[in-house]
Amino acid sequence: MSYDVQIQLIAGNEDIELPRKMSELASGFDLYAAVTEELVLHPGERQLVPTGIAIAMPGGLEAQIRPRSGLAFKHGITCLNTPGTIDADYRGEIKVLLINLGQEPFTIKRNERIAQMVFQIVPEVNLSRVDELSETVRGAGGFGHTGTK
Ligand SMILES: O=c1ccn([C@H]2C[C@H](O)[C@@H](COP(=O)(O)OP(=O)(O)OP(=O)(O)O)O2)c(=O)[nH]1
Ligand SMILES: [Mg+2]
Repeated sequence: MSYDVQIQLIAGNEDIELPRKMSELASGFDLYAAVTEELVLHPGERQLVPTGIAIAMPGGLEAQIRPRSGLAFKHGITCLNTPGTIDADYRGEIKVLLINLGQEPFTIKRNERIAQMVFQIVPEVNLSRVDELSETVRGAGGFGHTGTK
């Protein structure tokens, strides 16, 4: 199944790379930082990083903003709200909420790849309120209820 998604480069960001899959079967389109020149993220600091793009996707899809494992592993840079949710009706600039969980300041330069965007199908769900829920073996057990082995 394929879907058409429109991308707009926000004015002033004509030099920003469009989101790109870095291999043929990659799940994610990498997103590029649209910071003015560079941005320094100090240890423990979080910042909303602009991407310079806005998108329009068909209803029934969402986009998830996920961290890049290389940045997380090498520098402790991750998305604070992972996965970030881009609603199908959102037309604003996509932003990436990065946090530095490492021990060193991390510098993000313009047009560096900072995160990835994965599209997902969102099923239509109708919620209905009831007084009793159907029974299951698990019941209310959770949070480690089944043990560790
Ligand atoms: O990492 C993210 C997460 C969200 N958004 C944008 C798109 C999304 O559609 C909108 C709202 O996101 P969300 O629903 O997660 O935030 P909220 O705190 O519930 O805000 P709102 O009340 O605007 O829905 O913000 C981003 O650009 N990046
Ligand atoms: Mg919301």
